[in-house]
Amino acid sequence: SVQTPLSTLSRQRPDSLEAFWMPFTANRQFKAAPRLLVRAEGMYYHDVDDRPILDGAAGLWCCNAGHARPRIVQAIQEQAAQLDFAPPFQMGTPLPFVLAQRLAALAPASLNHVFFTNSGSEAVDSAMKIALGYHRLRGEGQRTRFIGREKAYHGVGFGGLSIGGLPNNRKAFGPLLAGSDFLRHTLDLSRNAFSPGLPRHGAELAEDLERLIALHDASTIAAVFVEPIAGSAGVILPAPGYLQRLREICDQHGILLVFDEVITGFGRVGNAFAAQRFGVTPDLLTMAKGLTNGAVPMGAVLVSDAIHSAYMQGPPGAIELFHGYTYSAHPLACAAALAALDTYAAEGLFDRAIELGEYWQTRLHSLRGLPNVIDIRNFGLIGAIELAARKDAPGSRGYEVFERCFRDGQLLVRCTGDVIALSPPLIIDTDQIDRIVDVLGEMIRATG
Ligand SMILES: Cc1ncc(COP(=O)(O)O)c(CNc2cccc(C(=O)O)c2)c1O
Repeated sequence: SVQTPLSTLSRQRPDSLEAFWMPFTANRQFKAAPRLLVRAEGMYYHDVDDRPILDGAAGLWCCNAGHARPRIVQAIQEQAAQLDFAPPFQMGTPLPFVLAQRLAALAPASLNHVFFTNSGSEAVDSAMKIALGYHRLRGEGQRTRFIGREKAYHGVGFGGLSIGGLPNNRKAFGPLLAGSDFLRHTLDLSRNAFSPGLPRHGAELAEDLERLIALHDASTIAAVFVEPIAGSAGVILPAPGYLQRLREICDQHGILLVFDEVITGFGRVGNAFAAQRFGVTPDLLTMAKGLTNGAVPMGAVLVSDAIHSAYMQGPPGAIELFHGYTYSAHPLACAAALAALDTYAAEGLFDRAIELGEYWQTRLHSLRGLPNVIDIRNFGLIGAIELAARKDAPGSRGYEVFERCFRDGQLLVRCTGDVIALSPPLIIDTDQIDRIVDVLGEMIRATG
């Protein structure tokens, strides 16, 4: 039978929604009233009815340069036609070497080596394994414990779940990795509600790490994983000095510090990485999303010279790390990533979160006083409006505002529980910031 062309299939409602099991979605509710996006350009999606939808979420925190950016589109087209796939084990292609150099040049000084993966979850699991192997190589193989944080999100691999702090993501999946322990999260509405930018209070929460070291002994601890800003849990920010203190304590005890920058990387808070914005350098840094502007799946781990050189020992013919994925350093992903970095550089997008940060902050905080708004948080071009939960239906108010924004406001935002999270593409202008705030205000009022 003559197949319907892709250009048709990709623009119309599918015949059946049954077979696709959608990720992190209320499948039955969605399939009863589907929201289908069929094309995107710049700051806008277009849904299946060709309605323009302002993208207040950069897709899913990942399209930092906006959509259908010419350099990236062209790079993917050319690469697909030239070299679709090549084996990355014991064989090479030029692009990942070029890309790794570019990333090392963008990264904090000591992070000069890049391990490629296909997602943030794989980057986290890879970083965990690299950390364990590092200690083993140095004769401290008993350091097998990871320290995560309450409300943390490190993806959905068994490794990342084991150091994540979101109960819904964990409770159905058994014991996970043994031994993980957790810092308290740093969200504190009683002391920090409506703080513009970083919260004033909470740096002392870094001392939790000393308590965990006193309990477990440093000799059992491999690494501490934190998101400089916890996005998925509803945008939780560090008080000034908190990250610096974690760095100090890790240094005192030979514990690796890992920044999970899947969300904060590539200009989201200004600079290439939050590590630079906050002036704290981790030993490992995980990334994904903005790495390719969301155009092709890719993740990566930035690795310090010290960790990398600990592996580069032993017989010269030996495989130093028995870990990797079929699509590690995939040609299409590398092409997209190089074009994304070119786009970020050509348009100065790593400065935008700082240039627009004040305006963003002022406009967001103008929503204070609306019904059920109990906190507003912001840093760089990240924002969060926390709504009071309905006593009998936590999360329902947030979902309703999200749904109204899309259906009535033609605005895409993220809702995580009763928090409306915002992370627009860095190409946003002040009129579009106004539009986001105006639509949000209208829909929050309408939701009650
Ligand atoms: C800090 C962090 N670490 C790891 C991951 C996992 O990445 P992958 O999804 O590529 O495996 C993430 C992903 N972050 C993420 C993914 C999906 C939804 C949301 C949300 O906030 O609604 C956030 C993340 O934010």
